[in-house]
Amino acid sequence: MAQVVLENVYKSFPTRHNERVTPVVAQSSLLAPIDAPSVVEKETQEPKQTVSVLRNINLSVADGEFMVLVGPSGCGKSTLLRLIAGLEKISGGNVWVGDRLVNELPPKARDIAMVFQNYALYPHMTVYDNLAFGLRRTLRSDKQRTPSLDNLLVRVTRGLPKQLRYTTARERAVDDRVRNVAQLLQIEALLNRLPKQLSGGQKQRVALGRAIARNPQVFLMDEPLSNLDAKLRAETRAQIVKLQRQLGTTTVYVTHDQTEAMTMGDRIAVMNQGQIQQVAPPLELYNRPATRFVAEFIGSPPMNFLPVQFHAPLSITHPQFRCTLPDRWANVLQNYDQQTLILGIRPEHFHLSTPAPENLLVQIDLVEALGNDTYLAVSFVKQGIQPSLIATTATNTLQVRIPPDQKVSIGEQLWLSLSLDKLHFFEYESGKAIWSD
Ligand SMILES: Nc1ncnc2c1ncn2[C@@H]1O[C@H](COP(=O)(O)OP(=O)(O)OP(=O)(O)O)[C@@H](O)[C@H]1O
Repeated sequence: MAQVVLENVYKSFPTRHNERVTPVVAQSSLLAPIDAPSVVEKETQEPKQTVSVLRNINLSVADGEFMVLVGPSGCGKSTLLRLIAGLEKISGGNVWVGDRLVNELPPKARDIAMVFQNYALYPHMTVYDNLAFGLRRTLRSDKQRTPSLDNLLVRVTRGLPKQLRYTTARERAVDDRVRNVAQLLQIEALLNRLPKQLSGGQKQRVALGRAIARNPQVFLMDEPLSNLDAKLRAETRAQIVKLQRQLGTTTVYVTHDQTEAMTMGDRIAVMNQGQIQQVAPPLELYNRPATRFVAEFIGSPPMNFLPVQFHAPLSITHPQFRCTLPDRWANVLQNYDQQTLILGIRPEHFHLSTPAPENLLVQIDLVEALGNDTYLAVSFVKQGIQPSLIATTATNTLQVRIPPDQKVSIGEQLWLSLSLDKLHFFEYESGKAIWSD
C-alpha cells in the first residue's frame, strides 16, 4: 500500500502545426522527382510545437484511498493515469508512489497494476494462466529462484499423473495466490476456460483478478466497466468497491460517468481541459461545487443556471421573478451589488407552487416519468420584462424534478418556487462559486 502524490505535474505532447502544410507537401511530392526528399523528411523539418494536455496538476491520493478522476472526454484523465503508471513520461513536476520518486522509473518498477476497459487478456491462455502469468514473473523478479533439487524433481516426475507430479515452491505459491483471487472474485469455475469462452463481465473480473493477484501497491483503472451492460456495470461497480475496501489498496479510477464517480470514490477529482477543478468527497462536490463547471458536471440531470441581477442587501431579480435571499448571503454578496450573477438551482430544488412574484411561471415541454421520479423540461412563459437578460441564458429550458404522484401533462403551465436554502451562486465571468459560509 502506498500514497500517490502528483506535484505540479505538466504534460505536453509534441505536435506539428502542419495542418495547412501537409496537403501542400503531399501535393508537391506527387510532382517531385523520385530523388526528392520524402514527405516524412519534409514533415519532420517543420517547426515542432507542443500542445499542453495537463497543467499544474497537484493531487494527493492517501494510502488505501479510492480516488476517482472524472471529467468530459479529452480532459486528460487517461493521460494522467498513464503518467502515474509510467506509460507516458511527464513533461514537468514530480510523481511519487509511496516514498519513491518514480519520474524516471519504467512501469514495471513502479509496483502498480493497471486495468483497462478492453480487458487485455492473453487470448491463447486459460483464465488460470492469465492470472498466473504476471505472478510468475513477479515472483521471479522477487529473486525467489527455484533450487536445483526442485528442478530435478520437476523433471523426473513430469511424465506422471498430475497428482503425483512435483511442483516447485514458486509454482505452489502461484497456485495458492491464483486460487485465492479466483475465490475472491468468484471465478473458480472458470479457471480452465479461454477468454473467448467468457462473457464481458467475466472477462473483466479476470482482468481485475490479474491486477489483484500481483498484490501491487497501487491499482490504476481506466474505465474498466465501460464495455459492460448497465446491470452488469452496476454489479461490478459494487464488487470493485467491496474488493478495494477488503484489500485496502490505493486506487486511482478513471471514468467519464458521474454515477460511477459518485458511488465509488472516497474522493473525486473533477477535471476539465487538463486541469483539476476540485477534489472532494462525493457529497461535498454535490453540495459545495467550487465552480460552475463542477456544479454542472456533478448531479443528474445537471444543475440549472440562470443569470440574475443582485441588489444589496438581499434581493435578486430575473425578468421572470424576484426574490429575497436568506440573511446569510448579505455579507458575501455585498461586493456584487447591481452585478449579474449566475444562480444555480438543482432540478430537485424546485417545488410546485402558487402564483407569486417570487415564483417562476413555466410551461411543460417534456415529461419523463421514471417510476420513482418525474422529470420535467420546462420553459419560461414570457412575461415581458427585460427579455434581453433571458437571452443570455445558454438555454431557456429548465430541468425540474417533481414528486412522481403529481399528475402533469405537456403544455400545462405551472408555478414553481425555489428552495431558498439550496441556492448556488457563481461569478458571471469566472464561474467561481460564491459560498454563503
Ligand atoms: N499521444 C498523444 N499525442 C498527442 N495528443 C494526445 C496523445 N494522447 C492524448 N492526447 C490528447 O490529450 C488530450 C487528453 O487525452 P486523454 O485520453 O487523456 O483524455 P480523456 O479525458 O481520458 O478522454 P476520454 O474520456 O475520451 O478517454 C486529448 O485532447 C488527446 O487528443
